[in-house]
Amino acid sequence: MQISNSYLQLGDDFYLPSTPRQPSNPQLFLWNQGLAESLGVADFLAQEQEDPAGFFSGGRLLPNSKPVALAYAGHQFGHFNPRLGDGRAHLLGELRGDTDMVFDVQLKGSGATPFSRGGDGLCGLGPAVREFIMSEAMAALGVPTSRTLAVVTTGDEVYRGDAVPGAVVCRVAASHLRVGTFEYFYAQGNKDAIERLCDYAISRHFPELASSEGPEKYSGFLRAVFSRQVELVCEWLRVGFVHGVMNTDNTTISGETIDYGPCAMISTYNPNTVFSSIDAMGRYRFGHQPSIAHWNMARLTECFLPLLDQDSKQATAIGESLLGEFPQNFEQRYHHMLASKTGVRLQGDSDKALCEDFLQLLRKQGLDYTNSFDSLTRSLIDPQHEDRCASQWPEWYQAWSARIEQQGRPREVVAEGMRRHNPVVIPRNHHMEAVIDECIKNGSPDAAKSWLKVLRRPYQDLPTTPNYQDPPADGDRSYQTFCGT
Ligand SMILES: Nc1ncnc2c1ncn2[C@@H]1O[C@H](COP(=O)(O)OP(=O)(O)OP(=O)(O)O)[C@@H](O)[C@H]1O
Ligand SMILES: [Mg+2]
Repeated sequence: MQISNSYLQLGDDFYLPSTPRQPSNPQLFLWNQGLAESLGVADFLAQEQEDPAGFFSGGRLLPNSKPVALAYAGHQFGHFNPRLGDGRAHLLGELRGDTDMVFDVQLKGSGATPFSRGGDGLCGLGPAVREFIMSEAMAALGVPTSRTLAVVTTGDEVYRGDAVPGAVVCRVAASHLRVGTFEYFYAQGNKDAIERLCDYAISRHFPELASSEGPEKYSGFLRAVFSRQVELVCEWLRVGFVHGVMNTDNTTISGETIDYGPCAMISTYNPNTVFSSIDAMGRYRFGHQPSIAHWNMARLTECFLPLLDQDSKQATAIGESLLGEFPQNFEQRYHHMLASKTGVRLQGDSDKALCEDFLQLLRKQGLDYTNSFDSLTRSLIDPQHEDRCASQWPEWYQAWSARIEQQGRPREVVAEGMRRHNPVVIPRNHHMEAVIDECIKNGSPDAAKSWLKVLRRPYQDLPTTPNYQDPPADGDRSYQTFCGT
């Protein structure tokens, strides 16, 4: 295990040195052994006979770590803030994983930094447990995401209305480059920094662009970032994830999900679903996420206008044309995803319509998204589910069965294919709240660990899976999530 600090070479405009806060009594709460092994952290700890709690709470520094808080700006709910930055996070450095990819290792909740703007720099145990469970569930679902290596309780209290136990999350991500990182320099008119940042992003995420130059490099870069966002949002829609705070400072260049603050899962299918208490206008509602990703990509494109062409009119035309590809690319990828969930091969518009009709039925009947697709998948190989689906959706199910038959693949094969896109279990909101409450009340991670066993196999029926499949009694109508906790 060798920590590197490549980000620091970008120059001191990009970050501010900041030392994590000393916790009074760091205790390991949750630990991701698989991730620790893949990063060489497990071997390091075994060799040194060290406990992870000190290193992953900020109490002690890993060898060669030079902690910094990263500078970034961001559009929050549409309004630009030129200076946000890591107000409660410390980048410890980078580690090379067993697949040779390089990952950032960052602490969150590790104390105030020069970017804290009056905030306390801390994190409560509840949100830390949420970040661990959600990110690990998303990774197991196959959704691009930052990971969580550890949650360490600090032994200190954090004030969030009441006193709550404090914790530090250790996050591992392909990088922490955000759209807001580019916006930070664009707002300062620092074209040179944007060029350097772009080269750095290419070296970490898009090495295939390394040999391109000039405007071609920049349009290639934008296309590559757009494509990752298209993929990411399609994956969110596939599993029913609502990010909740898709500000440009929470939008990564790598295309990974980051910041599990006010996120939630839909139960009843409704594109207008919004859970975040501060999202009064529903800007970040479930079905609006593709448009917001597009809007965020427009903010990124703006930062590149001076680099796309010297003539500003020409540059705007190039930017608009690149952005114009986004909705079409999204539609195409989305229909493909929906068809995979529905088991249909897309051979024409009538296949698209068949898949969309199913969503309309779920909406009209107020049905659970995950369980309905699960039942549809099972109906191909289980007569009980077949009867249930046939009576729930008489006309549609007949049309669908006929189409599946017509497309000529054996039912078992179609069911297997659908299963890869339809989880049997997701991190449902009511279970999340119950598990977090239990962890805090008992001062024990056991409830989280039992749930994680199931969430790490979201496409399989384990003996304890049924404990977590029930939709919320009220369809989550009164469920609310909160930011900045
Ligand atoms: N308790 C806090 N103290 C200081 N700064 C904070 C605190 N909570 C949030 N911030 C800062 O406010 C901004 C927006 O917060 P947001 O909730 O999006 O991020 P976050 O959850 O802290 O971190 P990340 O995006 O890295 O997951 C960020 O600059 C963040 O560092
Ligand atoms: Mg954030």
